[in-house]
Amino acid sequence: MKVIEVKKLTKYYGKNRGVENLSFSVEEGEIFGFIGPNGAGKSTTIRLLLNFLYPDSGKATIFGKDCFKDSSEIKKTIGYIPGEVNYYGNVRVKELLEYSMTFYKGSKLQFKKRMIELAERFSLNLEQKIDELSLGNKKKVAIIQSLIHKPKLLIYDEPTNGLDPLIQNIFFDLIKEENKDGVTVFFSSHILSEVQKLCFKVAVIRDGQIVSVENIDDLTTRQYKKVKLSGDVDITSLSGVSNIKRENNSVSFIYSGNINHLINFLSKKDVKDVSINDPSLEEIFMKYYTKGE
Ligand SMILES: Nc1ncnc2c1ncn2[C@@H]1O[C@H](COP(=O)(O)OP(=O)(O)OP(=O)(O)O)[C@@H](O)[C@H]1O
Repeated sequence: MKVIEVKKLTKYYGKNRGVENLSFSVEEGEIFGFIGPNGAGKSTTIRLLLNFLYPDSGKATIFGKDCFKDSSEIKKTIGYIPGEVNYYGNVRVKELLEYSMTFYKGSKLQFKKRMIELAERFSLNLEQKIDELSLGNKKKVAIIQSLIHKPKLLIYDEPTNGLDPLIQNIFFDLIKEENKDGVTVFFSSHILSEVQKLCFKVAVIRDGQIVSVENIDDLTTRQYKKVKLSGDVDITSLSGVSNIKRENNSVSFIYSGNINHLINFLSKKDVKDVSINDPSLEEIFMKYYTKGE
């Protein structure tokens, strides 16, 4: 079942392109990574999904419901963390979270229990005033707020910004637990290593359009290899090569293709040393971030 479905969505801000003819879908139970360079259209996509913006044309549905007509109904079943977290500051964390509970149907006792559990897990003091919180601690409030009502879909816009590595790990464990319980996750990020750690699938958006959708496992273990060679080896006639880097008497590159072809090619060359490893997502996707490629 498709949890999110976007078809030919276009949004211009005056003359500025937000997204253009954007299409993709997210299946139930996926942790779907959404990456792309600055200004690619990630936040615009999320704001459209949440009906904070109205599109010029195209369609978007969540759980089969229209994002622009049925948004209030949709919002009851999702959890959201915005890229920038801004709260009214003159209230305690507990008061803010208890207020946000009133938007959802369900047992308030259960919601409060979950609030206390999550606050303990993130070492967040519920009695503290919002104004007194650091950026990271405000982000923790947003994480708890997004999960308190047990939503079926999480939409996260760069959620780890401001979190220290320990808290990031706690957060990732939590997302994985939620996902095991059937929750679908739409995860926008700039940090490719975290997308690689967490997501099953990744879509790359560039200039307002999706340029690639891939399964992470296929990408990093099957389709691409990072090769480093020592010796005087001319690789110009080898196809499927990108990201070539030369250093002294060695060359490294990303190889995409049949591994037997690579081994066959190398067997005919004067190779002094070779290493073949799985590349990082960053190494694979760097081409989408580099202008002009
Ligand atoms: N309020 C606005 N007014 C005019 N143009 C805007 C506005 N918001 C976004 N844009 C433009 O829309 C395009 C997409 O922006 P968006 O914020 O969606 O990108 P993004 O992928 O989230 O970027 P980043 O990674 O920097 O957060 C950019 O060219 C941006 O300049």
